[in-house]
Amino acid sequence: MSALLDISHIDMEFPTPKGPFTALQDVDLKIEKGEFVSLIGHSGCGKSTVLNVVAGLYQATRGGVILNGREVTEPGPERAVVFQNHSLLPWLTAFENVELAVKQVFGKSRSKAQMREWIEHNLNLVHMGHAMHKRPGEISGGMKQRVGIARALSMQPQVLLMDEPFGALDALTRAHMQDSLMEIQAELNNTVIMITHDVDEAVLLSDRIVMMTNGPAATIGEILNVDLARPRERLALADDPTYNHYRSRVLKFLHERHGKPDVPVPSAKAPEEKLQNGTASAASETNKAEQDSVEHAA
Ligand SMILES: Nc1ncnc2c1ncn2[C@@H]1O[C@H](COP(=O)(O)OP(=O)(O)OP(=O)(O)O)[C@@H](O)[C@H]1O
Repeated sequence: MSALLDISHIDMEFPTPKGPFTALQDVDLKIEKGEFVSLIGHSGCGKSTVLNVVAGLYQATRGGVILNGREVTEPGPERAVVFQNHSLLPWLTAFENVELAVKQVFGKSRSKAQMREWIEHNLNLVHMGHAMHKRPGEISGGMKQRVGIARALSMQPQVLLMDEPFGALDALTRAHMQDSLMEIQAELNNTVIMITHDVDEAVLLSDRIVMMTNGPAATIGEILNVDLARPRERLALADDPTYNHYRSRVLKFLHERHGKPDVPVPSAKAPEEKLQNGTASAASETNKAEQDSVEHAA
């Protein structure tokens, strides 16, 4: 069976005043329907570039992206994007922001009443039913991000693309959002690619973690299969050796194999503390990690 999404040997070169800059080289990744895949790597390595190529915002210099047997050449509603800074229209209510997307996708096939019901359903899914008639200026950052996710989900995309969706949120809100996303994922079985800098977030949410090497000419260094049963519960996982093995693998990759020497290394905290905060990014921890669940990129 062929993968739902085939990111096939993509190179990305940007023209710059000093000549072409090779951001990506031979990024090759197949994603199955219903998979949750995280992209992690140092700042500037090319994660957003990969996502933008899949979104159809950039055209790869070499290679290409096939979704459900069709080549991606431009943006489309079957690939909904959620950005770090919620991109809601400030003069529209939460309901109206979602309505825009719903009309774009279902305007011709569903009645007004069906669309209203669908918009409400998606806002309820992200626990925003109570504030659906508020404008972005009247709700918190976390609530705005929920509306952005509701808008993306309401398009019933084949792939949900998330570029650090929780990066701008405080630790507690971020943890709530991660839990909500896992609940939604359990219900809808979306195919998701999420960029994150947060190692705990990656392990908690993902089926696979794609670790990218530093640029220029960044590529996939390793892919970690996260074989933890779902539903996943953050506090229980804090003491789970398998969970800690996975997070050590990612930290090891970021710090030992592909870390930039000038990246400051945060002090190590206890895993539970990081989990409760929902915010452990690359820390200085290393561990005796086995190789079994790691695929090395060819
Ligand atoms: N339009 C562009 N023109 C020239 N260079 C670009 C362009 N877009 C990205 N780049 C370069 O490509 C590299 C990868 O950028 P990208 O934004 O994909 O990295 P990232 O891993 O998402 O970074 P971060 O984690 O900081 O968001 C960087 O060196 C960046 O400067």
